[in-house]
Amino acid sequence: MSTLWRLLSLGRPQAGWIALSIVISTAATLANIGLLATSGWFITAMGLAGVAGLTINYFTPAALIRMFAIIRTGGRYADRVISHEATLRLLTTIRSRLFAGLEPLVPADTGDLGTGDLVTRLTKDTDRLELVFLRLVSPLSVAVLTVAVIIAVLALLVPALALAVAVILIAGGFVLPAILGQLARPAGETITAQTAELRRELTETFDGLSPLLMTGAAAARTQRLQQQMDALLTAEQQVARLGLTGQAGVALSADLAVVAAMVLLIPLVATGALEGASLTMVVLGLLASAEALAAVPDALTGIPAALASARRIFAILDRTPSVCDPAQPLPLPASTDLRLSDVRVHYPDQGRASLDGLTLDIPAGSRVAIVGESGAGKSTLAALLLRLRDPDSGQVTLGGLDLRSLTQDDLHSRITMVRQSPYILSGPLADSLRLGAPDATTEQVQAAVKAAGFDRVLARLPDGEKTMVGTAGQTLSGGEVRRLAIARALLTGAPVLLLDEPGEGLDPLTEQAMIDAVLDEQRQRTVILLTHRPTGLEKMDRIIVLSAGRIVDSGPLPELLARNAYVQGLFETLP
Ligand SMILES: Nc1ncnc2c1ncn2[C@@H]1O[C@H](COP(=O)(O)OP(=O)(O)OP(=O)(O)O)[C@@H](O)[C@H]1O
Repeated sequence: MSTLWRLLSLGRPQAGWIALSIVISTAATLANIGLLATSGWFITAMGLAGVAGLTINYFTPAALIRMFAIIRTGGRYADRVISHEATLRLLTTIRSRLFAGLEPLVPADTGDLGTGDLVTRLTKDTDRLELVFLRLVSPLSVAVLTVAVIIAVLALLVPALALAVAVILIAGGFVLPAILGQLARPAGETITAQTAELRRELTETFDGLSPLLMTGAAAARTQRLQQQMDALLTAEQQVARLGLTGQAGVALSADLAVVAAMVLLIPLVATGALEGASLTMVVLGLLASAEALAAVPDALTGIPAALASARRIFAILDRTPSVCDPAQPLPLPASTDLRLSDVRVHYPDQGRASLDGLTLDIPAGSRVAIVGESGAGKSTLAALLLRLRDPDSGQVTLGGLDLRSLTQDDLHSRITMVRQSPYILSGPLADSLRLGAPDATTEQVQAAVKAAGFDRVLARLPDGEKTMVGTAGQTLSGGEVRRLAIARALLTGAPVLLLDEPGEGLDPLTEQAMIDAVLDEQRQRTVILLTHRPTGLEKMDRIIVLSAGRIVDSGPLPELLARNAYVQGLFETLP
């Protein structure tokens, strides 16, 4: 199916609104033409009658003028209201489809797309699709219907004129803009690609502003951004120039239609075969027809950029999620024993498997630390436990049930993770705290906050839970953000808690205090600690040593300290 067809079928649920907008807009445009034409006829006829000393019936044309004026004004108002309604409904449909398509893809299947790129698809690209309906479908339909009515009316009056006007208006109003639309294709596609690229670069630049400034790379980055903006501007100017050329063509075609009318009708007026007032009526009507065609050039020159945006959106919708809920999910098991059986994960383009035939039991309530050098496979293991991805082979089970037989929502009510860089919403701190448990009672919040040692932080903040924090929690220190994330995880009530490098970036004392707070409080919970630091290992039932995706050793800390060089090394690096 072509991109345009597919796009149009996306708007099918709103077809009724779009059709209504087209009918009303056509009526308003025709009323405007009728108003000018009738006024022209009326004034000329009155003048001629005055000169000849005759009286004419002016009630009918006056009533017609009033009717056309009312239809024109009312029609334009109704058209705005209805086209906005249609547009907003369309946007809702398109954005909901995009969100629905995107959600199951995150995070396993969107790793190749940066945040900036995804945001562009959700905003700028979606807005351009809206323009397809607002700027292409509607104006083109109105122009076609209006020109058809003009030609039909002229055919009743003077068939030869109808033919000449048809050729002129179709050439100037549709053929020329279509050619210009083809010429605008490369620039239109550049606009879409360049907008996405620019947004991606800008997002990356803002995210990495400090290192860019500190390494002196900011100037080069600014220059690159400037070049991208210049390229975007050049492409936009090209499209605008083609659009303006099309508008000049439309105006010229209306003028040429007037010339054709003069050439063909003046002889008829001279011979008395046509009233002089009818000539004025036709000329003014044809001049007004330019309004119906005015939006066509912009529509056709803007379409390549919109189609390029549509292709970017369909590229998301066409992705098959590698992790999805089963058609018939099983109810959650009572037990929260976790087991990985012979699991293997091999990322594309990686020389070796990241997890290579790994088997591990994590009984409910146990405390297990998974240690290993960078790249050993700890985060991949966590991703499997949370079912952010599925193993290429092998099985992960919760209470004996394969995770693939449970819904992801159910699974995440049992297992939750505190990440290395927790996500903090921009807004009141309470929003971030209650993210996973919006209905938590004050007592529950207080208990979780206390257990995570976040109560002291809250007490220090002037507005407590109402304190505004930034997207990356900029107004909180690294340790405070980590405590907030732990409190949030505890608040969900999930019986399995995964801590991913909870002490990363913290001083050893803060790290120890934070891990102690969680472990001392959470007697019932399973705690899985992923780390390459020694803090907290002494409180773990078992330490699993991972290397190159395999378990190379496991046991209680004292045993490993006696025999495992990697674990010994962890403690030797202590200050
Ligand atoms: N999304 C991915 N795509 C491709 N390769 C990946 C991906 N995620 C991880 N890897 C690779 O898999 C291996 C294991 O990575 P993983 O992040 O699981 O290790 P880790 O022990 O958590 O490391 P760290 O302590 O540095 O976070 C590494 O070689 C890494 O490059």
